[in-house]
Amino acid sequence: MCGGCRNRGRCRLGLGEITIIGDAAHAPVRCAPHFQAGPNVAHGGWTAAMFDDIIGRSLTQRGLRTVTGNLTVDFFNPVPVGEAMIVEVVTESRAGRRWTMQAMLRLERDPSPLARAIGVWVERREGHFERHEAAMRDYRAR
Ligand SMILES: CCCCCCCCCC(=O)SCCNC(=O)CCNC(=O)[C@H](O)C(C)(C)COP(=O)(O)OP(=O)(O)OC[C@H]1O[C@@H](n2cnc3c(N)ncnc32)[C@H](O)[C@@H]1OP(=O)(O)O
Repeated sequence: MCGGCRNRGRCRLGLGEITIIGDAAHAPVRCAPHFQAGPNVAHGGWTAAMFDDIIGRSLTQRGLRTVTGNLTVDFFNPVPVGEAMIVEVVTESRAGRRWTMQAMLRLERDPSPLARAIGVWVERREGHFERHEAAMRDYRAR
């Protein structure tokens, strides 16, 4: 679970446990009603955040310490609110610290993709978050 939900013990995005199979992964997801945009349709930001979290956590579960470098989402069809869906993640390639990942969102019982994400995750250098904290301390002291 991400840092925002860990203490609550519940993923507010509605994302389930990730299963890793080799360099691929899948997870059950369900868009919560508070992320509705159009009638019974998920906000595009939910879909992007869901992909970001699932792909990032799938890498974490594989023992990799990464951050999202970039993320592009193609929206093929409206994403329903409250419906059981599946995200499937594959590793496209790796070059040095860069991991190119792709993921698909679909309904639980239908193989047609609703949305696709492609992006690059970069393995963090040691002290990544400490450097960020120090930079923010400097900024606030200005
Ligand atoms: C346990 C809980 C787990 C929860 C997971 C939740 C998932 C959520 C994931 C996120 O949302 S992370 C938050 C959003 N992302 C960020 O905050 C990242 C902000 N960016 C950075 O901190 C730095 O730009 C970054 C660490 C990505 C790179 O800085 P570095 O100084 O470490 O690396 P450098 O600039 O030397 O680049 C290393 C390689 O990555 C490549 N790279 C850097 N930035 C990139 C980028 N933005 N897109 C694609 N590639 C990138 C760069 O070209 C280079 O490739 P090569 O090695 O092939 O030359």
